[in-house]
Amino acid sequence: EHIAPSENVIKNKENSFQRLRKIEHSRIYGPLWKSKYGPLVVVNVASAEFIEQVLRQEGRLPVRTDMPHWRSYRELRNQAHGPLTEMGVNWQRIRSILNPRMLKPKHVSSYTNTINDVVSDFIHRVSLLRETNGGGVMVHDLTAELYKFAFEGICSVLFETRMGCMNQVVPEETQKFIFSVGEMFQLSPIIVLFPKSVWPYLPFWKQFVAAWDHLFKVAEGLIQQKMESIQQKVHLDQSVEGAYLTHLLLSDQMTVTEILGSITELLLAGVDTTSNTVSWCLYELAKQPEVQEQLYQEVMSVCPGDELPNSEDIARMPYLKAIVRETLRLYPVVPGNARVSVDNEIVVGDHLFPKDTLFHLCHYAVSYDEHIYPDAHSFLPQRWLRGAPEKSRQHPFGSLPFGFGIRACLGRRVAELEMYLLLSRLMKHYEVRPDPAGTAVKPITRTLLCPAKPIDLQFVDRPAKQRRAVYTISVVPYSSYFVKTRHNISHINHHSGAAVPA
Ligand code: HEM
Repeated sequence: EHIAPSENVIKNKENSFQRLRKIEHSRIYGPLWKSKYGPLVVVNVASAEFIEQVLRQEGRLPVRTDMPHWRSYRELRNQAHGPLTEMGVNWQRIRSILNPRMLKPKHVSSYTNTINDVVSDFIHRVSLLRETNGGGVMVHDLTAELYKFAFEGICSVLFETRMGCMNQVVPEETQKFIFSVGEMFQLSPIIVLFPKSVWPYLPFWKQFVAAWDHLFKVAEGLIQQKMESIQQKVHLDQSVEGAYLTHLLLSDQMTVTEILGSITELLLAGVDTTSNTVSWCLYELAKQPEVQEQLYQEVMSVCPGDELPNSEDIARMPYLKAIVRETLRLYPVVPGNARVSVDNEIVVGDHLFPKDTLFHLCHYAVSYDEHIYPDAHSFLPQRWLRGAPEKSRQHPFGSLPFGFGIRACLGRRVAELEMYLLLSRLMKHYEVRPDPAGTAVKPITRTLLCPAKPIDLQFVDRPAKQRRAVYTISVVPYSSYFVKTRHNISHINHHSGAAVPA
């Protein structure tokens, strides 16, 4: 046994399908306990201090887990690993190639127009769905619709190609891709329960392989299409310009097989995450009309009329960012994350863990720690506003929705841009209300944190005349910030909430 015996560290057989029980477990066992999951021995870490300790001791080449099932597929099919599954110096090399155009603000903001086009299609889609299937007001299973938005959004950034996901009839390949991602995520935790030697004999291993085959096939088709269009342009002596994939293909830093490995993983990582987060955000906004009204006021003050927001406008929407941040605290789409101590022993509290210990960082449990987030079960975006008293008390490792350090999320900036552009536009067009006949929707873990049942919401048109410049914000507690509109600068008084045009 790896673990140093201690009173705090209790052996516990645990079913990881019930990861949401981590809160319960941390209450019973304290912030550090050991559990067994199939062949894996896991050290669970459920306090902000201990999570910080683990993450600060990781080496130059952090490893999340060795992901044996995901890696085995690639070995079976001779495919390359992408940033999610690669390890060691090759992981570092891949990240150094992929990072700049995913994380540098100037590159990310260049995707604004592309994403705004996708947002426009989503707005139309909402109105169509309401008319055709929602009695003029309801959108059923919002997450499924947002999934198509997120898939279209990430494809438009990576491939500069529109997939037609928001057309009335979704292309068959796309629909199958969506299905395959779901299947792969659902089968993953079952497969790792078994030792690797028996995988080839498991019926769901075959399904798992078939799901991955399809994911790679779709990505390959898209890459092939782009290569052909580049070749055609070169042939015609036309200049070749483009964003993400074009840049990768032209830069010669990766082979086409490596590009395929990475693009497949980017598609996979970038769809369920963003769509689930936006679903939860709209679900909460529908429950909280005052928060929604404040957000509407902020959006309209920065970006009045029918103007489309751009990344500079978004920079002037602190309340929008606080709302998304609070959504990610209450519903961390990656509820638990892993780390393996490959380089060194790791000290946590008064325990020394040897090399190769597998840590499970219980982010979901810590996000609900009342000491860090008072009234932790309530949706309170103001706790993220600059100047809020709660903010100064917050532990920086209390909520880490995008992870931490050099292995943190590669798509964070793109995901944020997508979410901000979508939410701000939706607010301009619609008031979102709960389904009057609906009941509470709870989160469930299917590798990612998903709604346990469909989220149905009403989308009520904002009268066109209402979409005018607004210079008042009713109450934005604790925030004394400046809202620079395109035409004006308003100082928002944080006591009265009134905005005073400068
Ligand atoms: C709301 C949206 C998203 C959330 C909450 C999220 C969250 C995360 C988290 C928690 C990790 C693990 C970080 C760690 O181990 O420290 C991660 C990794 C990753 N994410 Fe995201 N993600 C989101 C969207 C995206 C998007 C849109 C993309 C693709 C463009 C993406 C690509 C990746 C990749 C490739 C990794 C693996 C990075 C590595 O291991 O080097 N994510 N994400």
